Amino acid sequence: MPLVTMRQLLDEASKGGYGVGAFNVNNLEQVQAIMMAASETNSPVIIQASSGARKYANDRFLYHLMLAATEVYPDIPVALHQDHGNGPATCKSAIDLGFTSVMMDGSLEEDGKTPADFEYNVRVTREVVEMAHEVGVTVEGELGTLGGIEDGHGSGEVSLTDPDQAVEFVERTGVDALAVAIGTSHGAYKFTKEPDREVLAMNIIEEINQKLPNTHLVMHGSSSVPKELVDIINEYGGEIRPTWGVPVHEIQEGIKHGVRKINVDTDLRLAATGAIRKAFNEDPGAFDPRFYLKPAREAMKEVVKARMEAFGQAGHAGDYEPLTLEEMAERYKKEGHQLTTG
Ligand SMILES: O=C(CO)COP(=O)(O)O
Ligand SMILES: O=C[C@H](O)COP(=O)(O)O
Ligand SMILES: [Zn+2]
Ligand SMILES: [Zn+2]
Repeated sequence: MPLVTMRQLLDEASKGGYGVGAFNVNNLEQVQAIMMAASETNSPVIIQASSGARKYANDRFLYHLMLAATEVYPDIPVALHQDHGNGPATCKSAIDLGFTSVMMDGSLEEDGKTPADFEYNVRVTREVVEMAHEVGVTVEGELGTLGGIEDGHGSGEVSLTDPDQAVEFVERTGVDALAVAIGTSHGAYKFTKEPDREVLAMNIIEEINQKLPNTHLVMHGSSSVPKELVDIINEYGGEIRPTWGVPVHEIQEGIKHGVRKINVDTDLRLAATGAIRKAFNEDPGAFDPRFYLKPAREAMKEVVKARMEAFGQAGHAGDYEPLTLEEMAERYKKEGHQLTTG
């Protein structure tokens, strides 16, 4: 099966009432781990590459790894997504390369750090929607900035997504999916204790979903940072401070309210690091990379499988035939940017 568009994958998730994990990759073992997990659970899946990943691996390597994934696992629908595109040029280069979905993150300026104003965000996101939908590619936008209420992450300014502004943003840009800021942040250090409703604003998701029932919502910074994985790292010489991530049951609550894409990167990093530390601890004389990359791949696969089961995507790989990019482009042309969600 060729790469599918994220729009179709998320429309199907919406019909089925489940969420789809979007896992970040930088190398072969991560792509393999995710595909093995998808195959073992019969799950459709989103694989995403950040600009940093594209630079690290050279994006042609990543793209061809993804094509290999579709050849080796012909029954698994896979969308290839640009994570946190920092400007229209980055999104365009991803589209030209063959990505079937892009995120234009106009919540931040092109430096990827400075919070941007609303009009800038609308302008760059709209530009990407025009160019992407023309060729059938899906677009995710972001409104509000990631970062904790607890720690004033990033610039120190906390800006959770305003539901009314989200309606205006979606109407003016035509995005397929919207990343919302509800108090999560990237990385391992999200919360200093189990998050309650004071720091994880799940109510915003419910409100946005009521106002925008046809827009797929995206949760970034959604690693759960399981204590078992942190403990393995620390047991074998690592130094990860006590920390909490986003509990899986909160994500499941989000899925009941329109969350269709759940971004997970850190949990795979933790799993791989723990497995590698453990392997070296058990045989300090080993030096064949396969000796430590194989358990790392296995540990990542287990985390991904657990998320696929929990998000509900497991079992849904065979539900539909993929639409081509041309067919999707045709739909946007006929129906306008805002497609109805089946
Ligand atoms: O949001 C993410 C990628 O865009 C990943 O979030 P985590 O750091 O919580 O895994
Ligand atoms: O956006 C955050 C993802 O975890 C990707 O991280 P990265 O930019 O270090 O590749
Ligand atoms: Zn962002
Ligand atoms: Zn993110």
